[in-house]
Amino acid sequence: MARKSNLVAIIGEDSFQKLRSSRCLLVGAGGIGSELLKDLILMEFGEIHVVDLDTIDLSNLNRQFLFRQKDIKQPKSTTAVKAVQHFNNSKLVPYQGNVMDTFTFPLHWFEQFDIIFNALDNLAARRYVNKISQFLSLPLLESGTAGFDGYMQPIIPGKTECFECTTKETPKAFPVCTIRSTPSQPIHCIVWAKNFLFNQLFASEVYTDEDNNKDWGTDDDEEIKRIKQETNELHELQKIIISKNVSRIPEILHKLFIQDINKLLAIENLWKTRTKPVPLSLSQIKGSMNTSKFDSNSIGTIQEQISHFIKITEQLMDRYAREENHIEFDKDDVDTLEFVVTAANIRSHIFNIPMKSVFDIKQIAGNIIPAIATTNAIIAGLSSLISLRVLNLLKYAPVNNYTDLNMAFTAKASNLSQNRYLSNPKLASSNCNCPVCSKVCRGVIKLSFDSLKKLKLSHLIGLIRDKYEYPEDISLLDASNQRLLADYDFEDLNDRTLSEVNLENGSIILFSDENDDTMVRKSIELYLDVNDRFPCDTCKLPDVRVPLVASTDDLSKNEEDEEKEEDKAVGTTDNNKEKDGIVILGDDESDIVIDTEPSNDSKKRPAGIQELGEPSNKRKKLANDPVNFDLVELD
Ligand SMILES: Nc1ncnc2c1ncn2[C@@H]1O[C@H](COP(=O)(O)OP(=O)(O)OP(=O)(O)O)[C@@H](O)[C@H]1O
Ligand SMILES: [Zn+2]
Repeated sequence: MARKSNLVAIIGEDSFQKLRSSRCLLVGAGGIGSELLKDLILMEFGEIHVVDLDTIDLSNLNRQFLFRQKDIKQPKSTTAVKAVQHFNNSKLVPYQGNVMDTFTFPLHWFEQFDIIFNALDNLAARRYVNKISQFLSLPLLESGTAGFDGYMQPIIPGKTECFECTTKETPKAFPVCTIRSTPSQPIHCIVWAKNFLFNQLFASEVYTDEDNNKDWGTDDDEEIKRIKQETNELHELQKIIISKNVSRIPEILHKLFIQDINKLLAIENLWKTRTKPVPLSLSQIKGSMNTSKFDSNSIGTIQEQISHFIKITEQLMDRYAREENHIEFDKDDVDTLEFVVTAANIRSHIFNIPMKSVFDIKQIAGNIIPAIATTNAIIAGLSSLISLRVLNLLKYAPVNNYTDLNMAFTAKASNLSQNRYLSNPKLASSNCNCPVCSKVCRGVIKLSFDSLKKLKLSHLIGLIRDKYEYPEDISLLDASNQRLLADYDFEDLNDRTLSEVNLENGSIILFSDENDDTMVRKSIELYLDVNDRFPCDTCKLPDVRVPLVASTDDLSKNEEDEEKEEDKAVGTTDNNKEKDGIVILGDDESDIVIDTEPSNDSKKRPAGIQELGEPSNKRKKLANDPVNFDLVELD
């Protein structure tokens, strides 16, 4: 039986035609994305748009079956599309780019889609697409895998929980003092070598003497003295790298592995219950200069580690100048990996910790969990199948209530039913404390570039106040950057234009009622969608109903919520730690997060009012519907 007749038999001719006229967005063309692309083509979606920012790497080939050896270094999106061109009956549109780039992918670009499939590998991009899906009321199929674990979650804005409704797993955390002063496991030395040493030598800004006059972030003289000393020492090490004078590399070894260790030994309290570290000796450093053997398959001796550290530093010194004084750690970049391996192993040796092989350190430093093709295939299959129900195309199983739909977990990820590989719990409704989908109502302001340049902040505030019937006392926050733009006693910026206060396409502003009485309105979060297709002087505010809080009960709940929010902001709960990468716990409450991706930490903004937002189900297709704009003419 042909593909089409199979599908028609299952979903019926009407639904099949709807599928043929549907347009979907696939974000990510990696492990899950390659599988999904094949599935969506076999389902005959009318149009499939594929976004991926990356190029193909050798390590992708074992599971990303659309790619071949000859495709290495080619963009994933275009290569994936080329690979399926011959058996495809859908219109395929590839884009190489970052889905979070508002210039390439402005909000109105997303409006053309009926559904989004996420096949991403990082929290920042997942959070971003989740937010877009909420702003546009676009269904999102979120998915991810790690080894045998995997999940698939349909997200229907306003109906079911969103990606941010549940706390994400906290990455591994280490106290700063363990990493800096008292390592006891190989991972502590690897984190030190990768996140402190490598970054400070090769990936941080070059320090200049002007830094002596800078604001050190504290008034405590002792603290400033200590930071200055560390900065100066780093300055000296960086100077050696910049000098390209390879004969000075032993000075780096001397500072890191003799001088600094002796300083630690001088703090006697540290060693009352711990084995003392043993610094390298000068003869160990000198004696290693002529040892050339280094076998990446075995651990070898400390002399071999030291000698290889010298050789690799030499190579990185040479690259540093050629690569504009900036080299990022990358597990697949042999020089950067071997620098981290040797530095970590020398430190391990000093602290009496077993050294590790290149292979082992690559796994740890690269946060590698082997990717399993079968898990990707299962999750992609489930994701594409459930899309039929999300789009309500199965007549024999109509969806009356979206919380009746299922998500899916595999293997360990489930924990729900011990003996099953797959678990399918029903979707939950939105978490009323979720800062993304519940605490505020949401809309999109459509603006021309002309208005962005001409419209004064006070004028915009007036428009918003009138449209949503806010009282006099309001506050306006640039939620993307956590900047206060206006409130009852801060009007300094009111005479500036929107572009003068650095609002731009993609900015998100939060408008709140400052009034503490019972008649408090819910806050409204507005996305600035700036588009040169709008006529000059256009500023269209969305038709969002901003509800009033019904009773004082709700208000007291809100106060509790706000307290919780504040707790989160100062780190008394785990929520503010959920980031990619490794979190290093500070000695006091101040956690240091390193190796993180930029995150849109929307959780720190002021709490809105507790009440479910109004989903705007009337999504307008911009290109087809230009006459529908409610234009506000400016002076
Ligand atoms: N912001 C983003 N915009 C567009 N594509 C993204 C973005 N962030 C991640 N991706 C893409 O999502 C895909 C995720 O796929 P996958 O999890 O298989 O990762 P990978 O990079 O292919 O493999 P691995 O990380 O295991 O080496 C990648 O192809 C990556 O380029
Ligand atoms: Zn949510």
